[in-house]
Amino acid sequence: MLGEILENVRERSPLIQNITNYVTANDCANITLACGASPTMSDGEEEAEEMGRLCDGLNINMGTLHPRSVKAMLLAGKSAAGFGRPIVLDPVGAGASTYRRETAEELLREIPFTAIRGNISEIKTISGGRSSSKGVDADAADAVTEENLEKTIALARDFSGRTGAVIAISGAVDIVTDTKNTYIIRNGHPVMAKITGCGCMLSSLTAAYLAANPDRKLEAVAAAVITMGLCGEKAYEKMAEENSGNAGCRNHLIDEVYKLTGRELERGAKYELR
Ligand SMILES: Nc1ncnc2c1ncn2[C@@H]1O[C@H](COP(=O)(O)OP(=O)(O)O)[C@@H](O)[C@H]1O
Ligand SMILES: Cc1ncsc1CCOP(=O)(O)O
Ligand SMILES: [Mg+2]
Repeated sequence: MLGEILENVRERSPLIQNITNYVTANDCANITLACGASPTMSDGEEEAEEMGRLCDGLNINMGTLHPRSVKAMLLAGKSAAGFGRPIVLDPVGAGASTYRRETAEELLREIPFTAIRGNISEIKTISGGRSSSKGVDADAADAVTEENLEKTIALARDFSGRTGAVIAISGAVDIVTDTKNTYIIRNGHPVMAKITGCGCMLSSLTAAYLAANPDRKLEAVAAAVITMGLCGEKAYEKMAEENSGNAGCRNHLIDEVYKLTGRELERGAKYELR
């Protein structure tokens, strides 16, 4: 039951270490607290190994990459893997520069990720070596449509087979898959593409849900994606009621995660499981 996944996060309150970007770090910390987990946000290489051991789950986000943070990612990732912690990769803007693409390749070689969550352009780039994007956003030409849905699922499944990770492709339609089963999720609202950090926050949630549900990896990632989409829908309703803009919506989004119950998650989930 997907609701149980969220309830386990609240009950177990896992510690989630985020090596992330300076744009959305605060939102990632707040959404981690909102779902019931505990965040740390530190990117110093001096403490990366210890943090990898201390945490219950690790989230590696490439949003504002530099050589020092990459060192910390590698140290923390290897340490967390050694202690069996789930590790999430958010390959932000992987197709935007050679440095990002090569770093993603290095991280994938060195760290056994439990889940990889990105927008369609990012996942296409790191799964096929192709390089395109609109910076940190998905390229509109890559959008997942009803016409290319099957092909996109096949790409994600193949990538899951090669990495051993659950693959989550986010967007208007979200795909969450391992090599056997696939969730096609239709929660969410277009306004979410106007709030920087929706993807980053989703990756932090994903690490928290995995850490509290280590034996239910696919369901944990799907529940995190549904949480984000459903809370985005609820936040949009609040934003429309008060006639606010994207900043107000961002605050409502975090509040809605804080208030969400397992039962509401199940009632509001819009997905097909194959
Ligand atoms: N057009 C859309 N319709 C519904 N939900 C969306 C849309 N665009 C993004 N989302 C949601 O926003 C969140 C972040 O996804 P996305 O924008 O793809 O990530 P990123 O910010 O990393 O590019 C996900 O929960 C996704 O479902
Ligand atoms: C705008 C920006 N630039 C570097 S990281 C970042 C945030 C990206 O966040 P998200 O991928 O969640 O929209
Ligand atoms: Mg992103």
